[in-house]
Amino acid sequence: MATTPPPLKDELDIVIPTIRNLDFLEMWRPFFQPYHLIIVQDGDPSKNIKVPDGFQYDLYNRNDINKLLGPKASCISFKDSACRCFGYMVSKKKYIFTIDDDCFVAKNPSGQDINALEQHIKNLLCPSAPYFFNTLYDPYAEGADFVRGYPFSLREGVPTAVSHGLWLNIPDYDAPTQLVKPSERNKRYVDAVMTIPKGTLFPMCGMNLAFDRDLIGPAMYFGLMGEGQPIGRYDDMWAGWCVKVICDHLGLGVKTGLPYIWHSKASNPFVNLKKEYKGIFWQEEIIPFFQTAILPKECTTVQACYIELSKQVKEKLGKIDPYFTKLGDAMVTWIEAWDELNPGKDSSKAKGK
Ligand SMILES: O=c1ccn([C@@H]2O[C@H](COP(=O)(O)OP(=O)(O)O[C@H]3O[C@@H](CO)[C@H](O)[C@H]3O)[C@@H](O)[C@H]2O)c(=O)[nH]1
Ligand SMILES: [Mn+2]
Repeated sequence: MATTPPPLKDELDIVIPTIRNLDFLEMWRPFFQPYHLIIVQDGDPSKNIKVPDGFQYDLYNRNDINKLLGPKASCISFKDSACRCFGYMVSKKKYIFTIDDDCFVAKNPSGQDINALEQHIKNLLCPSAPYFFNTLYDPYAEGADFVRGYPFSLREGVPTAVSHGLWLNIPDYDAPTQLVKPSERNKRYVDAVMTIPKGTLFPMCGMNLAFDRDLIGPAMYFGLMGEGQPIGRYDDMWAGWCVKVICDHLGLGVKTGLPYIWHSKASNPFVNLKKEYKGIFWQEEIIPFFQTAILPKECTTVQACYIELSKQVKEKLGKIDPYFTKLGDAMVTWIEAWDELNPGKDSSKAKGK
């Protein structure tokens, strides 16, 4: 009897940033094996990363990144999980799922293994509803719908660009919170997927994240972090703020909630504090910048939006610290590199409302 192929089998890449052997894939094998992996090896390129047999993958280390991008490789972080965005750029697929190598299969309240990839695909393949909040959460989910009073003119929704998953066990807390609550574990399984309303930013975590590369890929730059940079662990946050402003402008949706993964390793809060320190006070100025950022209507593609945003970053955040001028330039380099590796693919002609 013919079995149905896994959804988006040939249209999705799984991107994993790593400094370790990838034994964690054994637990994901039933869900991940049919898909192509892009492994971005960070740190020492001479280290040999072991990938369990049976997976089809491409592995890129720092030498490969330098060879492929030449001087433009300067925009890809080194010694930080931010390097994962190279995998988004080099992929040829429509969809991306990215996961950390200390994230495992979680169980739902009925004790079943959660196929996180399947849920992300469901989230991405059905519309978002950013213009009016549906109090019964995802109206497109099985057994749910739009509630009374929800305007019918808005029920078609908009294309979904991002699916942001969550984590059981070790939550993605910042260092101060980790220090104050070292043994706090997330035991709460909330069975919900929500569209993040238009005009609202959110802290995007890169541990368990999927997105439509054609709709929003060029905005998924994880910034300049790690070695030689004054800040770390704001890679996914930076990308999330840029992505949400651009999704709002282009009429695209961002969802958060299911699926959950099991995050197993708490990174060192003291090391994290050092990495996050400047970000903790800079973000009090960065967030108002993104909350008030306006993109001209002429910006109809992600690339055009992103270049415009990079100009505003340099102009308005450059006065906080020269880092933001460097970051603004790196945002341009990223788009140049993206367009070089993905010629003739202007993202997001798709228009929402
Ligand atoms: O220099 C490095 C360090 C790590 N990696 C790989 O990146 C991920 C995450 O690493 P880890 O799980 O050790 O760190 P966390 O603090 O839990 O990471 C989460 O916090 C945020 C950091 O910005 C982000 O949301 C998560 O990544 C693993 O796959 C490591 O192998 C690396 O590539 N380079
Ligand atoms: Mn981790």
